[in-house]
Amino acid sequence: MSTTTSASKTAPVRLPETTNHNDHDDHTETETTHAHGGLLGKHAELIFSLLCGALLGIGFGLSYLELVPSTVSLVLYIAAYFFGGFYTAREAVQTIAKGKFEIDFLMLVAAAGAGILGSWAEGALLLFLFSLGHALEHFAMERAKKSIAALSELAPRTAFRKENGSTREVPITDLIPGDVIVIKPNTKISADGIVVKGNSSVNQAPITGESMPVDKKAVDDPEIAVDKAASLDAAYKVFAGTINGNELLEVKVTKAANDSTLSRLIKLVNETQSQKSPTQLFTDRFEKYFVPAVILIVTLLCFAFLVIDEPFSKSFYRAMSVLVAASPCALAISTPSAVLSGVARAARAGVLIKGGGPLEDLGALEVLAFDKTGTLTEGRPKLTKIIPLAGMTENELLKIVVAVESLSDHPLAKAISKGGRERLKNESIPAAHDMEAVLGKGIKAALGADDIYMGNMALFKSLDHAQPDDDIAAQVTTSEKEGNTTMLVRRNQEYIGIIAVMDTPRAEAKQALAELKAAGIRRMAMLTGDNEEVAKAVAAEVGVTDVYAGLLPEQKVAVIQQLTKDESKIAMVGDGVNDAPAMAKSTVGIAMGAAGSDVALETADIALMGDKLSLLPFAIGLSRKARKIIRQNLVISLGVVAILIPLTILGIASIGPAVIAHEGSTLVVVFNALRLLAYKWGQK
Ligand SMILES: Nc1ncnc2c1ncn2[C@@H]1O[C@H](COP(=O)(O)OP(=O)(O)OP(=O)(O)O)[C@@H](O)[C@H]1O
Ligand SMILES: [Zn+2]
Repeated sequence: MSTTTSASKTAPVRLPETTNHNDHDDHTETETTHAHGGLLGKHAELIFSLLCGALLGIGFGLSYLELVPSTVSLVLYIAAYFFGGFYTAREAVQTIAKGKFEIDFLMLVAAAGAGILGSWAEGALLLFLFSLGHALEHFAMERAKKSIAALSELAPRTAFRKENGSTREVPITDLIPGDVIVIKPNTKISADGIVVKGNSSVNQAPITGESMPVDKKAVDDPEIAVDKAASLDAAYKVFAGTINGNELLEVKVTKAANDSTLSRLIKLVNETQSQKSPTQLFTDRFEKYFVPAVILIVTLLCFAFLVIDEPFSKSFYRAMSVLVAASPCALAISTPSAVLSGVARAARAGVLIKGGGPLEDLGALEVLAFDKTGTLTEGRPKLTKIIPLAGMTENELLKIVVAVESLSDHPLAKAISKGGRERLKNESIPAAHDMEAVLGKGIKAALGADDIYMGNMALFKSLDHAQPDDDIAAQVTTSEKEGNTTMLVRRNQEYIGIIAVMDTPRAEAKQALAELKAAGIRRMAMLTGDNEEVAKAVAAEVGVTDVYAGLLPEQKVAVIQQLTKDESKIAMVGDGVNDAPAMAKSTVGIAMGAAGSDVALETADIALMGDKLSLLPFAIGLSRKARKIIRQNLVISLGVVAILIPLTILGIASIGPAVIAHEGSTLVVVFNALRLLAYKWGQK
């Protein structure tokens, strides 16, 4: 059906149920479609509500001035009922189908009751106020959702694929890893991939929040295998949804459309909306007891005319007023609206928060733990020392080292083999094999008939024979004191060299940690597998308070458990590669999610997409603001209910004021939550 298709392109619009229509109600069906997606667009709900108000006003005016017979007013009121009750009835049908009775249903009962008792004008007023409140509420929530939905509109729908020398436009869903696509200047990139031709600067803001364009260049070998992407430098990779600069690029697709970083991001953000925060769990539990209690009271009040001297209609009205007053609508929406706005605001800055849980927790904690390599430091260490021993030459040593480290994906290994190759120029490097990583200690491999070991002192202490002599140990200690991550190389039983590398702290680390301290973060711990001397040097430079060095991955987990016990809530910030277990054990796991790092996106509760530590103070500030708004919302929604219930029971407030207070508090709560969308770092 064409109207439905056109509606589905404007994503945020709620579509009518098209699955269960029968032939005989074709008329209503067309009408629904028009009302929502077609003629009146997404404002249909508001327009219907205003129509209801207008009809009610005219009807009331005419009958008040006694200009027309009362049947005319009656017809106008009934029409007002239709427009005011249309969406309420539809929502009531949907919730009842799910086995739940909500306020929509109660409103209809009240309005129907009013009609039966002949108070049409009052019933129409009820429906008008109720539908107006809800239309505004939906409108406000839509604004928050739109910030998120905008993400999914980032990806282009087609791509220009190279096929036997020419290019053809294909839907992105047809792309498979290995395809080469052409990205025209100043257009959106349609898939995750490796640049194989051209260089350009790319605006990655849609994914990372970083507005400065990033330079991208082609890899040396255009035949590069797709699965090499994970180990490539970011300068060679592009992401779906980012925007190409002024040059033409050719990109080898590495991920299918529904698997791209962008689409996973969208999936995660959408999941967010179904994950409940601690406050939400509390309000849910509260409602579980509150709603049945209200129903009981209301039923009793319906029969109040039996006890006190009043007509049934009065008792019934009083009961309906209590129903409206006691419906916890504002309470139900108070937290979800804040979570939605907070998550949307964060996403726009390049911080992915997976749900209300982490959003609320982050603002409550005063202790942060950081991984060192790749989090506080660049994670791209440079070769600083090559000390051959046992009569080796520097080149002989380097060849062995590069041969062995080429087999490993560890950031240290990559740095060493890169630096080594640069020094060796074009000399050929032998092939090592049978590599074994010794977690947190080093690496072992075979080269020809020799066994090569490379790693820290702990590695060699764990081997029971041929410990390094005092002279070698002293050289290692000196190098470490200078801040070098230092490794020994052993061939069979003989120590043949010392290799050292140094990593530089991230440029923004010092500033970010200072801001965190100013924001009241008491303890900042550094957890690292590196040796203590190096750890202390980095800690002093960036402003970390507690240093835990020489840790194996499982010891990192133990430290986190200890800190969690001492502090009750703690966040662990890591690069998501080998810190995943520690991140999982902390209250909030935060990943430096260099766009595209799978582990970061999936294991962490929060990912800093731009890889920027400077987003951390922002995220904490936003989270605190969200907590504050949630608290305010709870007070407003519970407060209004608490005041209104006695007033309606005693008959002081009738149904009109009850509806106004009810809908008013719901709107106040939602608009209060929307303030989060405009949050700026530094705001209280
Ligand atoms: N491939 C390797 N080659 C040589 N030494 C290694 C290798 N892998 C690990 N090591 C040694 O083990 C130590 C600990 O490694 P681990 O991976 O646990 O932590 P890291 O990457 O140095 O630091 P962080 O824990 O901060 O991420 C390293 O500092 C290094 O001395
Ligand atoms: Zn409501």
